[in-house]
Amino acid sequence: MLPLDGLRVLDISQIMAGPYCTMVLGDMGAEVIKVEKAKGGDDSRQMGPYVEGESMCFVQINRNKKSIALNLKDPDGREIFYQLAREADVIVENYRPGVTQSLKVDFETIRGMNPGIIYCSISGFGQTGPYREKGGFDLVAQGMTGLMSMTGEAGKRPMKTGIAVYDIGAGITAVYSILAAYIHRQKTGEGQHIDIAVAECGLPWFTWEAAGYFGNGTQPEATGWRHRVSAPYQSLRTADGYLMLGCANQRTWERFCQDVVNRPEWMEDRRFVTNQDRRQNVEALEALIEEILAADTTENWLARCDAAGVPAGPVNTFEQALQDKHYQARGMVQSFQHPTLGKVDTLGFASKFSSTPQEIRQSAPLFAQHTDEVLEELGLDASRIAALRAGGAVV
Ligand SMILES: CC(C)(COP(=O)(O)OP(=O)(O)OC[C@H]1O[C@@H](n2cnc3c(N)ncnc32)[C@H](O)[C@@H]1OP(=O)(O)O)[C@@H](O)C(=O)NCCC(=O)NCCSC(=O)C(=O)O
Repeated sequence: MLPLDGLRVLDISQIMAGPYCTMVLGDMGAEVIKVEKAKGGDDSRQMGPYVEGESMCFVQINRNKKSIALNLKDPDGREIFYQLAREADVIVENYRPGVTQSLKVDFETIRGMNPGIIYCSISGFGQTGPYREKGGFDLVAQGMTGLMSMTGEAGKRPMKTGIAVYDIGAGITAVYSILAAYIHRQKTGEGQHIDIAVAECGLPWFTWEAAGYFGNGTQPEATGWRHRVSAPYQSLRTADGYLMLGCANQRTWERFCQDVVNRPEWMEDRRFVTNQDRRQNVEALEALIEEILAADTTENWLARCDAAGVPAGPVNTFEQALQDKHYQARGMVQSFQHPTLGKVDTLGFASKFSSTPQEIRQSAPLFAQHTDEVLEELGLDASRIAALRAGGAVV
């Protein structure tokens, strides 16, 4: 039993933002049928690295889905889509605005045949507004929303983040929006269209930055390894690497002074009494702390921070993170059996349910792996499926 058992999702999304959303819905129990383009499938199937001809990018964000391939420009292919759409609770797409209309699978068309449909469109800039026609990729959004002006070091070349935060953010925004719309539909029977823009979904996350900007007009600059609001809340050099130190409130700062570095006098030092004092004098503070941290290894400083109840951590590589005993114990690396690749390792679930734990029930599919199965469930017999295939409506 999973929380979204019985929720039927029709997924005509591609690459990352939409597929991430439908994967999370699938992890929570939804039945996800991914409708791939008859020609080449999801664009991410063309993104390496490849192992035995399979795109690892595709494999990592399409577990818990079935794949069918339909040519939606073909009336027969579209008719199959309509049959699936009549039975679906949710449709997710992330084409440019206008594409679903030209394919005749847009919200208004589907609502005409299924009034309860929850139809989620993710696009670069949204369904309205002056930029609606523009295609959108994560990096465009990182530049446009100001994020790149805050990442990296002040005065240096603007930096992007290490992962596609806006694509994934759009996917997660889609997940919670779809679930809210589903609850609304359970109460009223009413479906709706959800419009999410990759270039917009991250703007509401700039909370501390809005605090400064709307509060007193402060323009949020890049702060590099330091924090905009708190200090010492940053990376610090040790004898053999770096320590992430999280003294983001007064108690943790005091514990750090007394129990980690044995400098209780810093608590009375006029430069460092309050968080604001410390933030204003962060360069001096950093120099003093790093002088002390240079005497020992990250591991030993971490042990002292842990013993004192001061939040701290290492600066890991991705491999070190995945091999960390804590993430291992929390199931953050999972695996599934792929039809041609065998055992595939993949990332775990970000939430743990006590009664209905998430699970991988289905491997990331091969291209069009489930076309026959899904069409048979719609009541089509083998000769009809063969005819559709011969006519190019399905693969
Ligand atoms: C990602 C895109 C820029 C890619 O743009 P394009 O390559 O120009 O594709 P479009 O979406 O505009 O159009 C898709 C075309 O495929 C056709 N199409 C789609 N599905 C089908 C099927 N099943 N059958 C037949 N034809 C199909 C559709 O009619 C369009 O063709 P024609 O009608 O003939 O034109 C855009 O899709 C987009 O802005 N998406 C929303 C934002 C988003 O998700 N971005 C994240 C991407 S990942 C990312 O940023 C990252 O990884 O980093």
